[in-house]
Amino acid sequence: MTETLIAVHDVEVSFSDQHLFHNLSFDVDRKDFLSVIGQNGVGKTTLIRVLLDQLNPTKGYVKKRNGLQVGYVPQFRNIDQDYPLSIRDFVALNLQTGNFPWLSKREKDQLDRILDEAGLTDIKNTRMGRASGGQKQKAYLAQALVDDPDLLILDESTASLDNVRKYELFNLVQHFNQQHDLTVISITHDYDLMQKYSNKYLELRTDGYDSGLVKDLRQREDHVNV
Ligand SMILES: Nc1ncnc2c1ncn2[C@@H]1O[C@H](COP(=O)(O)OP(=O)(O)OP(=O)(O)O)[C@@H](O)[C@H]1O
Repeated sequence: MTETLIAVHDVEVSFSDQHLFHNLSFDVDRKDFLSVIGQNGVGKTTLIRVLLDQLNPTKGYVKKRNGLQVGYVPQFRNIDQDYPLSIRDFVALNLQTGNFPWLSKREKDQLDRILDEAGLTDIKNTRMGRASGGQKQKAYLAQALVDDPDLLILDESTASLDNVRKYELFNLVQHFNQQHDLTVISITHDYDLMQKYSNKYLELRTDGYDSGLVKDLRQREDHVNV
């Protein structure tokens, strides 16, 4: 049976005279890989803020499954090359929620497992500041996933990665989506990424939105190309 993690109902956000979304409604179900696309300034970041409860919609509402845990991978931001933490310690930042400043055996196992799955074991002692762009984004991904969230939000996470690193990162996200039932929302400008990895899309436009299955979108594209 489909388990809905997030249900967005008739949402609109207004900033003085600007109205975003026009009765936006969509569901995010467990194991979905949803791509949110749209031009600059159309409201992608605002939508994420609404989903993360940082902003109340002016109209409509968002219903989330109780206790939903969310991981977040930001846009690539370069880290100062003197940044002192190793990749391992950087990924572990999301684990230090207990009463002690050190990791429990269970947390260490969790950390080793995620480093391994993200292909970071061999470079876990490399300082983040010295890692390549692709390695840094993998470390952000591993950090977001180390405490096993239900939902991952990728916020233009491949911007500034070359094609090889971009697909490497998304193949990894796809691995967690398919093997660990991770639900994914990917904010992107990249039509190829959307077509290759997601099952659903939401296209935000200044005059409203369009949403549906990527499969259907492909059929429509084929139709247009004939
Ligand atoms: N706190 C705010 N107050 C007033 N206007 C805002 C606020 N936040 C966003 N906006 C406006 O809402 C619109 C949508 O902004 P948002 O950052 O969500 O777009 P975006 O699709 O994420 O753009 P980009 O792709 O450039 O990041 C913009 O016109 C922006 O100026």
